[in-house]
Amino acid sequence: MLRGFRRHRWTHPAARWCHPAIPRKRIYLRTTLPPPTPTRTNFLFSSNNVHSSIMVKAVVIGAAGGIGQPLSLLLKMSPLIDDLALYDVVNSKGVAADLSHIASPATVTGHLPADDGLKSALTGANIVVIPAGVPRKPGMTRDDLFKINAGIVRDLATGIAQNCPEAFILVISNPVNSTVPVVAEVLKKHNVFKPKRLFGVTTLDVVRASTFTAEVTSEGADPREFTIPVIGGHSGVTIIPLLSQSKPSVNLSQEQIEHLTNRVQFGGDEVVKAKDGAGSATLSMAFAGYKFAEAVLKAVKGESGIVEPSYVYLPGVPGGDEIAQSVGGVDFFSGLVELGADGAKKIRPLGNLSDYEKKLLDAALPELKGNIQKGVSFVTEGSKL
Ligand SMILES: NC(=O)c1ccc[n+]([C@@H]2O[C@H](COP(=O)([O-])OP(=O)(O)OC[C@H]3O[C@@H](n4cnc5c(N)ncnc54)[C@H](O)[C@@H]3O)[C@@H](O)[C@H]2O)c1
Ligand SMILES: O=C(O)C[C@H](O)C(=O)O
Repeated sequence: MLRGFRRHRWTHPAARWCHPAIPRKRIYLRTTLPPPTPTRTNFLFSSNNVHSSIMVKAVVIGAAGGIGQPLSLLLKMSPLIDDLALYDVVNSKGVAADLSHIASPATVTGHLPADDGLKSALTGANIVVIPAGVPRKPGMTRDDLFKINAGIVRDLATGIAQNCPEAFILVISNPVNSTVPVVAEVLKKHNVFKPKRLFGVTTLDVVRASTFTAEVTSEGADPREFTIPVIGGHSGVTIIPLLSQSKPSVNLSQEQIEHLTNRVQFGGDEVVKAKDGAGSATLSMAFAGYKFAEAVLKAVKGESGIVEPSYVYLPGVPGGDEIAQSVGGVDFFSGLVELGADGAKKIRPLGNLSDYEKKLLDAALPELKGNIQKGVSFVTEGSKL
């Protein structure tokens, strides 16, 4: 039975981060039904309804692409999102029309470059997820994508700086090790850089680590039961799974550890090869991208204790200086990030690494430093490509 109506209100202090320009026309029905009980804490679409009065506008840029479409579907189904704006240089209106028929509360709008579509999509955004740009083909490294994707990401970051500088920004476009520094430098240029709100999405590595570990440990194990930190960056040897810190702990031979590490580091290549020229991981990435966006939004809405690995700007996140010191002074690094109402609340120390993991870290740092420098100079010295 319906007992009343409520509109979302601007009463809770945590609602300040929401942009008042979002149209708020819809009326929400309050029913006597209790919220569904999630079966696991990391189950997608679960919400403990803490601070659920906060309105959220989410934007997907590159929404018509291989990742963009399934990611937009997951966001449309999420109880954490009220407005979903889809931007792409092609077909975003079609994807929006299609998704808008789904019986879930979020409104969906499609935006193209014509008619200032980037501005209309971004205005009032609280969270912007960016899977725009070209994917790899067999034989390519992620770094080979820099030539095209750095310029795309730079222009999109400019749009964000101008239209929604307070938004949480989740960068999926590769090479993540360099595109995140590109975004940071653009935001710095516009004096709107908020390091706690900028994330390189490395969740697919985390998802792979638990999936592959479950496969080798015991038959029928549920991958969701494994939490394995993956640190460093998001390409080949810069991806460092910390199997020694697996929860629950796993008893692996050195041969198994090396096999698993290699599979997590080069899991992307597995998919690129299997797709044989038709792109890279899209569906697993949409899952991972949603998982991370959901974690950010749950933390913003008041849920505590949420920790996810993510690639962040160390000097701007509490705990980052300590990590930077222990990893030779890099500015960007993926570590275990505690999420809060303002984004990255803290980055946790790396903890005890095994001798093998220390070697992985040593091998990762030169490449990571080069990738970061490439992204920074692309903006500070101008594109010389
Ligand atoms: N971070 C990760 O773990 C991860 C995982 C998988 C893929 N990726 C990366 O994500 C990116 C997208 O992959 P995909 O498979 O979805 O590619 P895709 O080609 O299927 O989709 C990309 C979309 O971006 C759009 N686009 C291009 N330029 C744009 C612009 N200026 N503004 C808005 N949209 C624009 C395209 O029109 C296309 O719809 C690639 O760079 C890929 O390497 C990252
Ligand atoms: O491998 C790629 O190019 C895409 C992505 O980064 C992945 O890890 O699957």
